[in-house]
Amino acid sequence: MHPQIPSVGDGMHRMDAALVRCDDVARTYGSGPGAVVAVHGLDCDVPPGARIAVVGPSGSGKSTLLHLMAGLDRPTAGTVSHPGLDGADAGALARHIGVVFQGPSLLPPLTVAENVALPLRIDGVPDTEADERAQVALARLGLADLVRRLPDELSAGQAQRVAVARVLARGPRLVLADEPTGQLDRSTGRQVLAVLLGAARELGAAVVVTTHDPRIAGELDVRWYMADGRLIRPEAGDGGDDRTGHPTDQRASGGEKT
Ligand SMILES: Nc1ncnc2c1ncn2[C@@H]1O[C@H](COP(=O)(O)OP(=O)(O)OP(=O)(O)O)[C@@H](O)[C@H]1O
Repeated sequence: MHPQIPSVGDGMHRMDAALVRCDDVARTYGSGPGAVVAVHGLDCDVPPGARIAVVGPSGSGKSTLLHLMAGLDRPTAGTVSHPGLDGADAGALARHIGVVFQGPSLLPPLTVAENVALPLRIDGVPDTEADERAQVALARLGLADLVRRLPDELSAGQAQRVAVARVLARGPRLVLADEPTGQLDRSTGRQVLAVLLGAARELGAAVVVTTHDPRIAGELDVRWYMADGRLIRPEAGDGGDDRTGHPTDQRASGGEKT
Protein backbone atom coordinates (compact mmCIF):
# COMPACT_ATOMS: atom_id res chain seq x y z
CA MET A 1 0.00 0.00 0.00
CA HIS A 2 1.49 3.30 -1.03
CA PRO A 3 1.49 5.84 1.81
CA GLN A 4 0.39 8.69 -0.45
CA ILE A 5 -2.92 7.16 -1.41
CA PRO A 6 -5.52 7.23 1.35
CA SER A 7 -6.65 3.78 2.36
CA VAL A 8 -9.51 2.21 4.25
CA GLY A 9 -8.93 3.18 7.85
CA ASP A 10 -8.48 6.87 7.15
CA GLY A 11 -11.18 9.10 8.58
CA MET A 12 -13.72 8.57 11.31
CA HIS A 13 -16.24 6.31 9.58
CA ARG A 14 -17.51 3.13 11.24
CA MET A 15 -15.36 0.41 9.74
CA ASP A 16 -18.06 -2.24 9.46
CA ALA A 17 -21.05 -0.12 8.46
CA ALA A 18 -22.47 -0.37 4.95
CA LEU A 19 -20.88 2.05 2.50
CA VAL A 20 -24.28 2.35 0.83
CA ARG A 21 -27.66 1.33 2.12
CA CYS A 22 -30.88 1.48 0.08
CA ASP A 23 -34.17 1.28 1.96
CA ASP A 24 -37.29 0.76 -0.14
CA VAL A 25 -35.79 2.96 -2.83
CA ALA A 26 -37.69 4.00 -5.94
CA ARG A 27 -36.83 6.27 -8.85
CA THR A 28 -39.49 7.36 -11.30
CA TYR A 29 -38.58 9.49 -14.30
CA GLY A 30 -41.21 11.98 -15.39
CA SER A 31 -44.82 12.01 -14.24
CA GLY A 32 -48.31 11.19 -15.42
CA PRO A 33 -49.04 8.58 -18.06
CA GLY A 34 -45.52 8.82 -19.49
CA ALA A 35 -43.76 8.19 -16.17
CA VAL A 36 -41.11 5.48 -16.16
CA VAL A 37 -40.54 3.60 -12.92
CA ALA A 38 -36.86 2.76 -13.31
CA VAL A 39 -36.34 1.15 -9.88
CA HIS A 40 -38.75 0.32 -7.09
CA GLY A 41 -38.93 -1.48 -3.75
CA LEU A 42 -35.18 -1.76 -3.65
CA ASP A 43 -33.38 -2.80 -0.43
CA CYS A 44 -29.66 -3.47 -0.41
CA ASP A 45 -26.39 -2.97 1.45
CA VAL A 46 -22.85 -2.67 0.13
CA PRO A 47 -20.47 -3.61 2.96
CA PRO A 48 -16.82 -2.50 3.01
CA GLY A 49 -14.64 -4.54 0.66
CA ALA A 50 -17.61 -6.16 -1.16
CA ARG A 51 -17.25 -7.04 -4.86
CA ILE A 52 -20.67 -7.07 -6.44
CA ALA A 53 -21.88 -7.45 -10.04
CA VAL A 54 -25.28 -5.98 -10.87
CA VAL A 55 -26.54 -7.96 -13.83
CA GLY A 56 -29.66 -7.44 -15.90
CA PRO A 57 -31.02 -6.69 -19.35
CA SER A 58 -30.98 -3.26 -20.94
CA GLY A 59 -33.49 -0.95 -19.22
CA SER A 60 -33.71 -3.03 -16.04
CA GLY A 61 -32.51 -0.13 -13.89
CA LYS A 62 -28.83 -0.93 -13.30
CA SER A 63 -27.48 2.53 -14.15
CA THR A 64 -30.25 4.21 -12.20
CA LEU A 65 -29.34 2.14 -9.14
CA LEU A 66 -25.66 2.98 -9.51
CA HIS A 67 -26.36 6.71 -9.87
CA LEU A 68 -28.55 6.63 -6.78
CA MET A 69 -25.84 4.83 -4.82
CA ALA A 70 -23.27 7.41 -5.94
CA GLY A 71 -25.45 10.33 -4.88
CA LEU A 72 -25.53 11.53 -8.51
CA ASP A 73 -29.32 11.16 -8.45
CA ARG A 74 -31.97 11.21 -5.73
CA PRO A 75 -34.67 8.62 -5.14
CA THR A 76 -38.29 9.68 -5.61
CA ALA A 77 -39.18 7.43 -2.65
CA GLY A 78 -37.22 5.62 0.05
CA THR A 79 -33.76 6.41 1.35
CA VAL A 80 -30.21 6.01 0.12
CA SER A 81 -27.72 6.44 2.96
CA HIS A 82 -24.00 6.00 3.43
CA PRO A 83 -23.59 4.99 7.07
CA GLY A 84 -20.02 3.77 6.62
CA LEU A 85 -18.73 6.98 5.05
CA ASP A 86 -17.79 10.21 6.78
CA GLY A 87 -20.62 12.69 6.58
CA ALA A 88 -23.35 12.52 3.97
CA ASP A 89 -22.71 15.77 2.14
CA ALA A 90 -21.86 15.82 -1.54
CA GLY A 91 -18.19 16.58 -0.82
CA ALA A 92 -17.81 13.53 1.40
CA LEU A 93 -19.50 11.29 -1.14
CA ALA A 94 -17.32 12.60 -3.96
CA ARG A 95 -14.24 11.93 -1.84
CA HIS A 96 -15.19 8.38 -0.90
CA ILE A 97 -17.07 7.17 -3.97
CA GLY A 98 -15.37 6.85 -7.34
CA VAL A 99 -17.53 6.39 -10.42
CA VAL A 100 -16.26 4.75 -13.61
CA PHE A 101 -18.48 5.25 -16.66
CA GLN A 102 -18.74 3.26 -19.87
CA GLY A 103 -16.57 5.69 -21.82
CA PRO A 104 -13.37 7.09 -20.36
CA SER A 105 -14.23 10.83 -20.79
CA LEU A 106 -10.61 11.96 -20.67
CA LEU A 107 -9.84 15.60 -21.37
CA PRO A 108 -8.21 15.63 -24.85
CA PRO A 109 -5.64 18.43 -24.34
CA LEU A 110 -4.24 16.95 -21.13
CA THR A 111 -1.70 14.15 -20.93
CA VAL A 112 -2.56 10.89 -19.22
CA ALA A 113 -0.74 12.00 -16.06
CA GLU A 114 -2.48 15.38 -16.09
CA ASN A 115 -5.89 13.76 -16.56
CA VAL A 116 -5.34 11.58 -13.51
CA ALA A 117 -3.90 14.37 -11.36
CA LEU A 118 -6.62 16.90 -12.22
CA PRO A 119 -9.36 15.69 -9.83
CA LEU A 120 -6.81 15.62 -7.01
CA ARG A 121 -5.83 19.21 -7.74
CA ILE A 122 -9.50 20.16 -7.77
CA ASP A 123 -9.76 18.45 -4.35
CA GLY A 124 -7.01 20.83 -3.15
CA VAL A 125 -4.17 18.31 -3.08
CA PRO A 126 -0.84 20.18 -3.57
CA ASP A 127 0.54 19.82 -7.12
CA THR A 128 3.55 17.68 -6.23
CA GLU A 129 1.50 15.25 -4.18
CA ALA A 130 -1.21 15.15 -6.86
CA ASP A 131 1.41 14.27 -9.48
CA GLU A 132 2.92 11.58 -7.26
CA ARG A 133 -0.44 10.02 -6.51
CA ALA A 134 -1.29 10.06 -10.22
CA GLN A 135 1.98 8.28 -11.02
CA VAL A 136 1.32 5.64 -8.36
CA ALA A 137 -2.22 5.02 -9.59
CA LEU A 138 -1.06 4.80 -13.21
CA ALA A 139 1.70 2.37 -12.29
CA ARG A 140 -0.83 0.27 -10.38
CA LEU A 141 -2.93 0.06 -13.56
CA GLY A 142 0.11 -0.89 -15.67
CA LEU A 143 0.24 2.49 -17.42
CA ALA A 144 3.57 3.87 -16.23
CA ASP A 145 4.93 4.03 -19.79
CA LEU A 146 2.01 6.06 -21.12
CA VAL A 147 1.99 9.01 -18.72
CA ARG A 148 3.01 11.58 -21.35
CA ARG A 149 0.59 10.43 -24.04
CA LEU A 150 -2.51 12.34 -25.01
CA PRO A 151 -5.87 10.55 -24.86
CA ASP A 152 -6.01 10.41 -28.68
CA GLU A 153 -2.83 8.33 -28.64
CA LEU A 154 -4.34 5.55 -26.51
CA SER A 155 -6.25 2.40 -27.39
CA ALA A 156 -9.78 2.10 -26.02
CA GLY A 157 -8.62 -0.32 -23.32
CA GLN A 158 -5.71 1.91 -22.31
CA ALA A 159 -8.02 4.95 -22.14
CA GLN A 160 -10.45 3.08 -19.91
CA ARG A 161 -7.57 2.01 -17.63
CA VAL A 162 -6.57 5.67 -17.36
CA ALA A 163 -10.17 6.47 -16.36
CA VAL A 164 -9.94 3.77 -13.69
CA ALA A 165 -6.60 5.18 -12.48
CA ARG A 166 -8.17 8.65 -12.28
CA VAL A 167 -10.86 7.27 -9.98
CA LEU A 168 -8.52 5.16 -7.84
CA ALA A 169 -5.96 7.95 -7.39
CA ARG A 170 -8.43 9.68 -5.10
CA GLY A 171 -8.41 6.66 -2.76
CA PRO A 172 -12.15 5.91 -2.80
CA ARG A 173 -13.67 3.43 -0.36
CA LEU A 174 -16.27 2.47 -2.94
CA VAL A 175 -15.89 2.20 -6.71
CA LEU A 176 -19.12 2.18 -8.73
CA ALA A 177 -18.49 1.13 -12.33
CA ASP A 178 -21.32 1.45 -14.86
CA GLU A 179 -20.66 -0.98 -17.72
CA PRO A 180 -16.94 -0.16 -17.56
CA THR A 181 -16.17 -2.71 -20.26
CA GLY A 182 -19.19 -1.96 -22.44
CA GLN A 183 -17.20 -0.26 -25.21
CA LEU A 184 -14.38 -2.79 -25.24
CA ASP A 185 -13.96 -6.15 -26.92
CA ARG A 186 -14.37 -9.09 -24.58
CA SER A 187 -10.70 -9.80 -24.02
CA THR A 188 -9.79 -6.13 -23.42
CA GLY A 189 -12.84 -5.78 -21.20
CA ARG A 190 -11.70 -8.65 -19.02
CA GLN A 191 -8.22 -7.15 -18.76
CA VAL A 192 -9.62 -3.78 -17.71
CA LEU A 193 -11.88 -5.42 -15.15
CA ALA A 194 -8.98 -7.47 -13.80
CA VAL A 195 -6.80 -4.41 -13.24
CA LEU A 196 -9.73 -2.51 -11.75
CA LEU A 197 -10.46 -5.34 -9.29
CA GLY A 198 -6.78 -5.85 -8.45
CA ALA A 199 -6.17 -2.16 -7.81
CA ALA A 200 -9.37 -1.80 -5.79
CA ARG A 201 -8.38 -4.78 -3.66
CA GLU A 202 -4.97 -3.21 -2.99
CA LEU A 203 -6.77 -0.08 -1.80
CA GLY A 204 -9.33 -2.07 0.18
CA ALA A 205 -12.14 -0.42 -1.79
CA ALA A 206 -15.50 -2.10 -2.37
CA VAL A 207 -16.57 -2.45 -6.01
CA VAL A 208 -19.99 -2.56 -7.66
CA VAL A 209 -19.98 -3.22 -11.41
CA THR A 210 -23.02 -3.19 -13.69
CA THR A 211 -22.81 -5.46 -16.69
CA HIS A 212 -24.82 -7.37 -19.27
CA ASP A 213 -22.00 -9.87 -19.60
CA PRO A 214 -22.28 -13.00 -17.43
CA ARG A 215 -18.56 -13.65 -17.82
CA ILE A 216 -17.71 -10.23 -16.45
CA ALA A 217 -20.20 -10.81 -13.62
CA GLY A 218 -18.48 -14.11 -12.90
CA GLU A 219 -15.29 -12.25 -11.97
CA LEU A 220 -17.03 -10.62 -8.99
CA ASP A 221 -17.72 -12.34 -5.66
CA VAL A 222 -21.46 -11.61 -5.49
CA ARG A 223 -24.08 -11.20 -8.20
CA TRP A 224 -27.25 -9.15 -7.88
CA TYR A 225 -29.80 -9.54 -10.65
CA MET A 226 -32.12 -6.77 -11.80
CA ALA A 227 -35.32 -7.13 -13.80
CA ASP A 228 -37.93 -4.44 -14.42
CA GLY A 229 -36.46 -2.14 -11.79
CA ARG A 230 -36.40 -4.75 -9.05
CA LEU A 231 -33.41 -6.32 -7.40
CA ILE A 232 -33.67 -10.08 -7.37
CA ARG A 233 -31.52 -11.88 -4.92
CA PRO A 234 -30.61 -15.47 -5.77
CA GLU A 235 -31.62 -17.94 -3.11
CA ALA A 236 -28.92 -19.30 -0.84
CA GLY A 237 -27.10 -22.14 -2.52
CA ASP A 238 -27.51 -20.70 -6.00
CA GLY A 239 -23.77 -21.06 -6.18
CA GLY A 240 -23.08 -17.73 -7.82
CA ASP A 241 -23.66 -19.02 -11.29
CA ASP A 242 -25.40 -17.15 -14.06
CA ARG A 243 -28.99 -18.15 -13.35
CA THR A 244 -31.34 -15.33 -12.61
CA GLY A 245 -32.31 -16.59 -9.16
CA HIS A 246 -35.74 -16.11 -7.64
CA PRO A 247 -37.38 -13.10 -6.09
CA THR A 248 -37.26 -13.04 -2.33
CA ASP A 249 -38.12 -10.41 0.22
CA GLN A 250 -34.63 -10.48 1.66
CA ARG A 251 -32.36 -7.45 1.58
CA ALA A 252 -29.55 -7.90 -0.91
CA SER A 253 -26.18 -7.64 0.76
CA GLY A 254 -22.85 -7.76 -0.95
CA GLY A 255 -21.55 -9.45 2.20
CA GLU A 256 -23.29 -12.68 1.31
CA LYS A 257 -21.80 -14.62 -1.53
CA THR A 258 -24.29 -15.94 -4.03
N1 LIG B 1 -33.39 10.37 -17.80
C1 LIG B 1 -34.35 9.46 -18.03
N2 LIG B 1 -35.61 9.86 -18.38
C2 LIG B 1 -36.59 8.96 -18.61
N3 LIG B 1 -36.42 7.62 -18.50
C3 LIG B 1 -35.19 7.18 -18.17
C4 LIG B 1 -34.10 8.07 -17.92
N4 LIG B 1 -33.01 7.34 -17.60
C5 LIG B 1 -33.41 6.05 -17.66
N5 LIG B 1 -34.71 5.96 -18.00
C6 LIG B 1 -35.51 4.73 -18.14
O1 LIG B 1 -35.41 4.03 -16.90
C7 LIG B 1 -35.32 2.62 -17.13
C8 LIG B 1 -34.03 2.10 -16.49
O2 LIG B 1 -32.93 2.69 -17.19
P1 LIG B 1 -31.42 2.36 -16.78
O3 LIG B 1 -30.54 3.20 -17.65
O4 LIG B 1 -31.27 2.48 -15.33
O5 LIG B 1 -31.31 0.81 -17.18
P2 LIG B 1 -30.02 -0.08 -17.42
O6 LIG B 1 -30.35 -1.44 -16.86
O7 LIG B 1 -28.82 0.59 -16.89
O8 LIG B 1 -29.95 -0.15 -19.00
P3 LIG B 1 -28.64 -0.31 -19.96
O9 LIG B 1 -28.08 -1.66 -19.62
O10 LIG B 1 -29.22 -0.25 -21.33
O11 LIG B 1 -27.72 0.81 -19.65
C9 LIG B 1 -35.38 2.42 -18.63
O12 LIG B 1 -36.73 2.15 -18.98
C10 LIG B 1 -34.98 3.78 -19.18
O13 LIG B 1 -35.56 4.01 -20.44
